[in-house]
Amino acid sequence: MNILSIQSHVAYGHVGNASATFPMQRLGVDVWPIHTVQFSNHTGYGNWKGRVFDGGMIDEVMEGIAERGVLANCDGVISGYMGSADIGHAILSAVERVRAANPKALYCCDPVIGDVGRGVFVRPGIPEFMREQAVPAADIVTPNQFELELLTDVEIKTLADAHRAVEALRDAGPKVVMVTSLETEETPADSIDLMAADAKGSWRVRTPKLDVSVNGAGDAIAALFFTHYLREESAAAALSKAASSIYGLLRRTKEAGSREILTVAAQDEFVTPSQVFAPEAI
Ligand SMILES: Nc1ncnc2c1ncn2[C@@H]1O[C@H](COP(=O)(O)OP(=O)(O)O)[C@@H](O)[C@H]1O
Ligand SMILES: Cc1ncc(COP(=O)(O)O)c(C=O)c1O
Ligand SMILES: [Mg+2]
Repeated sequence: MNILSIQSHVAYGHVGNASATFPMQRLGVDVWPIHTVQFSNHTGYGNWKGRVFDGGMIDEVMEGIAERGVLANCDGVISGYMGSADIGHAILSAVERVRAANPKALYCCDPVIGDVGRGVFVRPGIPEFMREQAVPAADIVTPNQFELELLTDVEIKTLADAHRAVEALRDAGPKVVMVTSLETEETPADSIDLMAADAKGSWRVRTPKLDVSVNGAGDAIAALFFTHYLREESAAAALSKAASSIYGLLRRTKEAGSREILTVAAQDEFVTPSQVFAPEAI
């Protein structure tokens, strides 16, 4: 299986492609990474060096891949942190090129905008671009709760609110939605919920909440969910596998007291999670 992954890249640590590429490779996927930025480290540190690339660079790399005559072998495209709206347009034209070569290819958009603790952390114009262009073009979207609320204008307090927001997003285009870090009134204080929905129904996975705050977990879980969904076409199974792997990864990260997720040291969790959390129909 071949997946084109268009995301940010950091030299030190694990967010964007530096979080998503290796887990997919560990699951046997041949990943074609294109970087939207090259930073020293993730922006959660408050300062970083490096630069944001431009749409033209993405177009050029896509042109070169097309010249290899391999786009028909691309099974899916995943995008994450975009850097600028110009890069966003180049990503959507890459998706169009892949779909033209392989009509069965799916596009998974992780609409990276922000989170509850930090608010919006992307450049102006990106939230609008996600809402108006990227999400409608996607087959699968993987927002956290903050992003789901922003994309749908639905405030999520209860599980019923979450259902409404997910259905609103599915009405906008994507047939499959995974929501991460979902905390509703029904979520116990020591737990964290995830939800996934497709045409067959909706499921929840609940794991313990760990005393860690990390970046890059969202990028890894989107990549794992997409890989498992492409293989099994089951949102329930993909949710359970991806959430179990990320729980194991973060448990090991907490035990090590690391600020960066243990993408390499805890790699077995991507293949055989030490604890499996079953999906529950909701
Ligand atoms: N403190 C935590 N305890 C347990 N699981 C966590 C924790 N933080 C993140 N996760 C897991 O990682 C997933 C993705 O993280 P999240 O923070 O939602 O992504 P993003 O970085 O995109 O906002 C969550 O749905 C959850 O399964
Ligand atoms: C460069 C970059 N890419 C991606 C992300 C997204 O990380 P997360 O998976 O925590 O949403 C961040 C967050 O800080 C980032 O700085
Ligand atoms: Mg995210």
